[in-house]
Amino acid sequence: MKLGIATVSISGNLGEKIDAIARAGFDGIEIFEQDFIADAAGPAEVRRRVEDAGLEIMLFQPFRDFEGLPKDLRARAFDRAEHKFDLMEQLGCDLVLVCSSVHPEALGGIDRAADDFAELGERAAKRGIRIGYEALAWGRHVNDHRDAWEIVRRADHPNVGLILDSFHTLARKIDPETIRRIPGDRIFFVQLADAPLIEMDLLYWSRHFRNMPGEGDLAVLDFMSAVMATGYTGPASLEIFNDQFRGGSPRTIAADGYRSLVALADDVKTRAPETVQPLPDIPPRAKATGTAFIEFASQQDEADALEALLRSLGFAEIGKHITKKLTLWRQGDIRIVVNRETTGHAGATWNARGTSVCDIGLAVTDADGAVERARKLGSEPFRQPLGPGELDIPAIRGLGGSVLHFIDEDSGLARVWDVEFTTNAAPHEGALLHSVDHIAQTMSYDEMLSWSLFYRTLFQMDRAPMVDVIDPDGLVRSQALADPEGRLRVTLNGAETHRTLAGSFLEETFGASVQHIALATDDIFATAQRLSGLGFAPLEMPANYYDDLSARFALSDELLAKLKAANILYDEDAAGQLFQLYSSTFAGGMFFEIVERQGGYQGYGAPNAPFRIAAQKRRMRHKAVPRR
Ligand SMILES: O=C(O)c1ccc(O)c(O)c1
Ligand SMILES: [Mg+2]
Repeated sequence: MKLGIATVSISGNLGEKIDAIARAGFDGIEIFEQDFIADAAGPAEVRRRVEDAGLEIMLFQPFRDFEGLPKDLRARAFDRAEHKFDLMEQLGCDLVLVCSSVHPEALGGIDRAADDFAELGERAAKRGIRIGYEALAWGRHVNDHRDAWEIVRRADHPNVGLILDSFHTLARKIDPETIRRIPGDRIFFVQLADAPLIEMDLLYWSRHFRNMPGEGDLAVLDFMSAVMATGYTGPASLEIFNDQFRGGSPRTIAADGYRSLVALADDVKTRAPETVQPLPDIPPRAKATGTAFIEFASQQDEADALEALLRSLGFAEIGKHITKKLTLWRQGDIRIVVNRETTGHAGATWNARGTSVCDIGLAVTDADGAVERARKLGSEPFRQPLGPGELDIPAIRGLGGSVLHFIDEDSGLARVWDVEFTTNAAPHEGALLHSVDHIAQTMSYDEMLSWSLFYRTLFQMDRAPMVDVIDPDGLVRSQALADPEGRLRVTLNGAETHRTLAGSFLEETFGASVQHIALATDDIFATAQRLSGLGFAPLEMPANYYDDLSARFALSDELLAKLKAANILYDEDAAGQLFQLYSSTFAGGMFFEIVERQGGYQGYGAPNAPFRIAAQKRRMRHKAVPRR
């Protein structure tokens, strides 16, 4: 299946759009008329540019307010069409999208519209052009693909076909299964867009809030599965009107679009393997079984301070790398690597961002499959020259300069610790922390969709509803992603201003992404006791917080006193309880969290976040970060 995207979906001028679209891997574009008119290059020049980029012009759009017009207006509409046919010839494009009329003088009537299209088809045929008719959700008389199809059917001309757009069908809650009764060869083109479910005017929703399939809440997979069941063999093309994307980076948006389309095509294939059209052959979504390691890039005093903090959290340095300046810290199943190399990826990360997480290792069931899938979705494989004795662990570049390694049992890569590290000491119980509960990434609000698409197209992960976190200096939006068994959990925090704790972290670290790491214990009170013996200084929570807890929850006085004494935060949901304990911030606003989940609690303590953030900000203002 050929993959396309409308130029309207990407920011920049036409040249920048074409460049970004080609780089992302698409086969072709829909030229949005405005993008062409605004450009200085004439049609022949644009055609050459598109061809030089290795793309084709799949569609010219939109041609508006054509059908159902009374006499004079009707004649003028045909003249306008001929004018566009001339242009299309020069562009080398043979398919035009006619969207259903919103003209105040347009008359209804299926047969009237069908007659108009039969005549337009006749004129188009003389020029080797095909006409595709699309029902806009807000069309004056035609706003349902079933009516558009009836018009196309009655026009009964080989050069007149239907164009389907997932937004118009799904936004009006029209059952996409109705598409299955349309013959595939009468569908000339398919446009895809998702959107978040928000109650608003259809036109406004469509022009400002569309997003990539998988980023929103519409049943785009049901829609596309129905399309493919018709035997449709044309392209799948994104048409995304989105305010944020218009202002975003052309390359990022194009890459997100490509990722989303490939993942959608793969999902269609998984659901209906008998589909006629060849769909991409890619490994299934990776199954993550946990976090294998977290690697920090750091140097000198900052690295010493980080290691002191790790020690105060109960970690032991259990090994050193055989050739590189890496120390391995361990507690339970948690492995943290401190990388003091001045070259390579860690060195570059340190130079750009200071102490920060430069690499995350994920345990997966099939490491090579995970890399292959990521590559097919447009990610770059990551490689560094291997030193003597080092294993080639499959890795990819994530977003924003991050690196993800994949480790699996089958390929023996889980042995990397024995092979590449000398052992100094046996792991010990430390503070009873046993695994990584979740990784919290901070980003600007505009980047949240990219990250959630990245994770959800690569791994089996579901989204929790977006929550608003109130920072004293602004709002941070938080979106949690987790695999069905809760073995890989990531929270994405989108900052809108640099004055929030999340925003100032981005500013201080020049866009690092991991801001905090949550470590799990099965007995937070025992952990707190051990931590206090290790000199760990927990974030202090105010008495107001505990007063309020006693009002919100039916807690015994004894439990409340224990929580307060240890600065432990508490939350409940229908399934269970959550206990949290925080470190103070270090290195530009990073921190550790300790959590105990009881009885299947699924959240992340969002109700506590405003109080935790306020406490962290108080501490940052009044105390220097303790370094030992
Ligand atoms: O918003 C519009 O006008 C518009 C134009 C062309 C399309 O294909 C579409 O889906 C919407
Ligand atoms: Mg459309």
